Amino acid sequence: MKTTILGHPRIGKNRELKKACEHYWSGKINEAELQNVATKIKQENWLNQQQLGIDSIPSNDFSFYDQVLDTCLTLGCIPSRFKSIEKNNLLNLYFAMARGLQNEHIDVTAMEMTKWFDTNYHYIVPEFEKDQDFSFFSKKIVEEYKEALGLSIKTKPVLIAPVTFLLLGKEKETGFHRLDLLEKLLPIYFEILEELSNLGVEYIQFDEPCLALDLNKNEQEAIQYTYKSISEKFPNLKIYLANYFDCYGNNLNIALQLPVHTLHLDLVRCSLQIDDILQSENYNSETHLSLGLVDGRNIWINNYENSLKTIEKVTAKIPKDKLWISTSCSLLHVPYDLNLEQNINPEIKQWLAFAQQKLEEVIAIKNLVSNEANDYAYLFEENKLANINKSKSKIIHNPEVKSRVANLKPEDSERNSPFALRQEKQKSHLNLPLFPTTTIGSFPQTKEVRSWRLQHKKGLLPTETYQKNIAEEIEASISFQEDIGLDVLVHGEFERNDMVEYFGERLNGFVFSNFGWVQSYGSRCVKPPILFGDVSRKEPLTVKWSQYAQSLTQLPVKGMLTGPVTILQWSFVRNDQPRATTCNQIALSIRDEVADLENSGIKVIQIDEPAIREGLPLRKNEWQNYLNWAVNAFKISASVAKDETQIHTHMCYSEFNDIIADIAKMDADVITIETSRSEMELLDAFANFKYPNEIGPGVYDIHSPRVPSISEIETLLQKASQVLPKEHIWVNPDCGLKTRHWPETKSALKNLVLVAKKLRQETLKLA
Ligand SMILES: CN1c2c(nc(N)[nH]c2=O)NC[C@@H]1CNc1ccc(C(=O)N[C@@H](CCC(=O)N[C@@H](CCC(=O)N[C@@H](CCC(=O)O)C(=O)O)C(=O)O)C(=O)O)cc1
Ligand SMILES: N[C@@H](CCS)C(=O)O
Ligand SMILES: [Zn+2]
Repeated sequence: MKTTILGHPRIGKNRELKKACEHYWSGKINEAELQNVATKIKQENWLNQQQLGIDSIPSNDFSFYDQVLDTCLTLGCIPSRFKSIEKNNLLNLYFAMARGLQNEHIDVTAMEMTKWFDTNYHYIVPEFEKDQDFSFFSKKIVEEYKEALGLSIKTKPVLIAPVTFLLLGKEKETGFHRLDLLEKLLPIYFEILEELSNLGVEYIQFDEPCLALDLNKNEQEAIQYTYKSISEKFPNLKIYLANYFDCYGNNLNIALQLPVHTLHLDLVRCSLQIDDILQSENYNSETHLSLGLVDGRNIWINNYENSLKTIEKVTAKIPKDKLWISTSCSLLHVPYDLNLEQNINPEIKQWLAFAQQKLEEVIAIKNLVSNEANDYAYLFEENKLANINKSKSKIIHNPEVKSRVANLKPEDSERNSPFALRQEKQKSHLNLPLFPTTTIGSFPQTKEVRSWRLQHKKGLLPTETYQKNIAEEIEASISFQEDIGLDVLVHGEFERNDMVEYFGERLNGFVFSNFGWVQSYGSRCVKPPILFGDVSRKEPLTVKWSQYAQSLTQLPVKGMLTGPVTILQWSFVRNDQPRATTCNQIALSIRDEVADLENSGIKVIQIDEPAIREGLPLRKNEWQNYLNWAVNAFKISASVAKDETQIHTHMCYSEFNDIIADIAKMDADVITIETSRSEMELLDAFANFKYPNEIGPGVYDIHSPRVPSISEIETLLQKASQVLPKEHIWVNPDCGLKTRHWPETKSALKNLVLVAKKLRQETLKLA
């Protein structure tokens, strides 16, 4: 029995890569210095795994920004707008593709970014043209293999597999399907494999998570064709095929017959598939199985008793030497090391495992199975005790919360009046112009703002000074918004570390790490709250700062809340009750906050739900059940509002086509969405559905430092006006502006307001 993992966190134990990348982008360090940081992280990861005794250690799981973008560079899949940068510097080309580039010589937009399956990780979307060419362009995979070899570690290179790579991308012109490109793409994979084989690579991990989706016949055939072609050309290369995040589902029989060395199973998300496999006549007894028993998506300790039972069941049919013990997916989605945490309640800490502990769990499971002398029995007992403690712990359960959820009634999820009536009342209550302008909530979280919070947290900045500083930021932001002529203002979220963490910190049922960072996109990280128990609100969460901001202006200031589904989705959630129940508990806390905001004079309240789409199960037959409880949880939070109070929601990085009916059921008065990177393509869903309520399609990409021109914004708004009723359109950026700096934010928002004013005038002239 061998051990492996599918990938390691790569941002650095202390987020060294994040800091180095940001310093490189701002010109504070050079490429060699950035490369040094990367080398150190990779080496630490490899050596740590080697020391722990992991048998097959992955390489090419490191990335400066994103593994799909890496694959684009590996395969020479570079959109033509970046070609002029290509020759100068590979790293700068790479970052330009990720972030866009604007200087006196060049102005190119970034590639699109979207959610990686059902995670809070974002990948860069490959762009394909009809006559797309590929080449073995970046040699990163080879270089990393050699780098590890230099440490005497023979790694298992990880590569996103051809079909998943194509399916993750997007056609940039009509007249072809991206899978048509497979014939052109495969020869490049052959070149890569040739070079790796020549270096003595034994195993290669092909990441093929599209196998967790409902694939059609064409897609399945593409998979069959791919592995047949590869195995014919490279009969001696051992392919470790990694599917994760769900079962193989309707792809199982195909997967079982693929000519691969190992099939990896995510036994956390799909524990039952092992039974199907053991009973299947399609299982080829030569195929090795990788048992993904250790959860790569959540931070609870493994249950060794259950894991050993599974292994026992498998070894009754399959010899041990054909088995791997592994993590369910890459450890990219969990923080580095629980040992860094000094402030977590020890009762809770004994239930937790971060990446380092998960590596130890993989080894422990192998030892428990393989060591006949039973030297590791103490690990088993320790683990059993911790799991028993957890199931019985008093700090988890609150009968009052449970009974409030149990007593929810259908009317608790409905506003008083239908939208048309509310819209009338809100019109006179708010008196907004045509094409009203707003922003999504956050303004730049400058170094100063973050350092005040840090100093305050460390006790080095008194609370009064911290609050005075925040109040001044709010004053400046309100006066800036008034000056440029925005219509619905925001306070700016300066007091918040993160839109989920901030709420979790103020609710019962959550606990926090200090160093539990997980990569969200590029250099941006989040520290997901750990939701371990019943959730309730101790006191108002946001009223003070919203009320303060409103006191500074006659214009409406939006109350700004994170919705229940998003808090659930972006936390590490307890696994001892259905997610729907946990979500309703959060929804009731947010509902109380809506009522308090309204009572304090706030007329517009935004309940952000950017994660609603990402929470969709990967398999379609489970969608409706999820959508029913998720939409209902949002409605529980929102529907306490009076008709006059305008409820906004916001979503970003989502495809809406297939869930538009359920988004409409949320019945928010206004929805703001991210649409600019896709050039308003995402708006089609709303237009085709004839979405009944108001919509703010994002008119500029907030993840790129470039300032959108007036004409760019105008073009996008013209596009929106062609498909939506003008009276329903709001003008806003794609998402919050916390990652931006003030100069570009100011220029961009000024342009945005100018365009809205221009469109208003033109519409009036026409009328
Ligand atoms: C909207 N998005 C979000 C997602 N998930 C969330 N949980 N939150 C989101 O906002 N998913 C989808 C998108 C992803 N987008 C983003 C956008 C921006 C960030 C981001 O800016 N992350 C920050 C960390 C934010 C934070 O928690 N800051 C804290 C701590 C600050 C810190 O790092 N302190 C340093 C010391 C700093 C110093 O100056 O010395 C330290 O502790 O070492 C705070 O502000 O208090 C990031 O920097 O990556 C994430 C996702
Ligand atoms: N209100 C949040 C939403 C982000 S999705 C923000 O503006 O940052
Ligand atoms: Zn957003």
